[in-house]
Amino acid sequence: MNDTFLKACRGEATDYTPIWMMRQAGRYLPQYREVRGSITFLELCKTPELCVEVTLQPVDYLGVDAAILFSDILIPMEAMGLELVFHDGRGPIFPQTVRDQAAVDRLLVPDPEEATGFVLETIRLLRRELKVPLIGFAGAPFTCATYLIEGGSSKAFWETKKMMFTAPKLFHALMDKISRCTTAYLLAQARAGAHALQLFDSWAGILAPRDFAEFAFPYAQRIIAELQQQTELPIIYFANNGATLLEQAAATGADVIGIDWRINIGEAIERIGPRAIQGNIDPAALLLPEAQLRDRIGDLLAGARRARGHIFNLGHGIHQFTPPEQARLAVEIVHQLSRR
Ligand SMILES: Cc1c2[nH]c(c1CCC(=O)O)Cc1[nH]c(c(CCC(=O)O)c1C)Cc1[nH]c(c(CCC(=O)O)c1C)Cc1[nH]c(c(C)c1CCC(=O)O)C2
Repeated sequence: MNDTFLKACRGEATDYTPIWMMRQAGRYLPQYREVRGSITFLELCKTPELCVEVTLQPVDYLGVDAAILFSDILIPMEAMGLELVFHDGRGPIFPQTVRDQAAVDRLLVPDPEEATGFVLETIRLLRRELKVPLIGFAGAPFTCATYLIEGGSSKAFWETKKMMFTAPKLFHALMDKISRCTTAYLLAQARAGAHALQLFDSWAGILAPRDFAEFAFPYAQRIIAELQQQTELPIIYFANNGATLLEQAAATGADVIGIDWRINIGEAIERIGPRAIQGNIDPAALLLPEAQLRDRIGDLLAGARRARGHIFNLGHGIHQFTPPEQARLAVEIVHQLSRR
């Protein structure tokens, strides 16, 4: 087993800098589109054998140092009793939004094995095949809450902020319920065999620092603390667009802090202190010609020299129209340039 990724998460010395890419399984890969061709996204998510196949695709093709479970952050939200639909090209939709106390009360706190057994089965199957560590994941409560309140993706997050500012008790009740589900869900992934766990806070960056502190931070921190009490797995916390929130991200207690590309990694390292860091090349920079890509990766590796553990990654998910061979080239360059 290649444990370079796990060593970096723990801040131990490694022979080279490990790399994986957020959303590394997906539509930019023709082999993914082929599997996905005949079924819907949700059917794919609920068929463990196929989830195993698409989880392994980028590991085999790109040569990355970690696998990430193929699923979606909204799967455990559906398991709370909400209808979830994915329309091609339009993203996820929750037709029944959660905007009042009755809707919050109706949400279930399900047993992960009963409600999301297909996810745990995928992890068990993957454990037998993988030669690199497996990352399990969930959405952070704030990011999940935005989908339930807005009923899907959003630009202004008006309904979410309206609830925060006009019905804070209701908002906290929703966050509390999502958090309880998320802790149970991630613990189940740990028990099924995940080697590390990542919390994706994709929309944290829409909040003012003080609102993040009041409405989002306590829940991420609590989940991380509970996981650390009950498992030994490294926990990664990634707040997208979170340069203004770095100190708070570090205060969640996560073992690894993920950063997006809008901040220099050296500055981020200064601000989070002695803990591992993950990131942070602009996903679009994968389009650069080889010499410039090499240059940029070299700069990033140099900037991360003082990190107590660096896991190379993109600053957000890989874009759907990325040429796969460019992603593969980036992995090769990271391995080459960082080898000691
Ligand atoms: C916000 C969010 C979601 N899902 C996720 C996030 C957090 C990360 C981020 O900020 O990007 C996380 C996620 N979604 C998916 C994974 C799989 C594992 C991996 O990283 O390779 C992971 C880790 C598969 C997916 N999740 C989705 C796809 C595309 C579905 C398809 O095949 O049509 C995949 C491969 C769909 C999805 N799922 C979500 C949206 C908004 C969409 C539609 C937009 C899009 O199509 O990219 C919600």
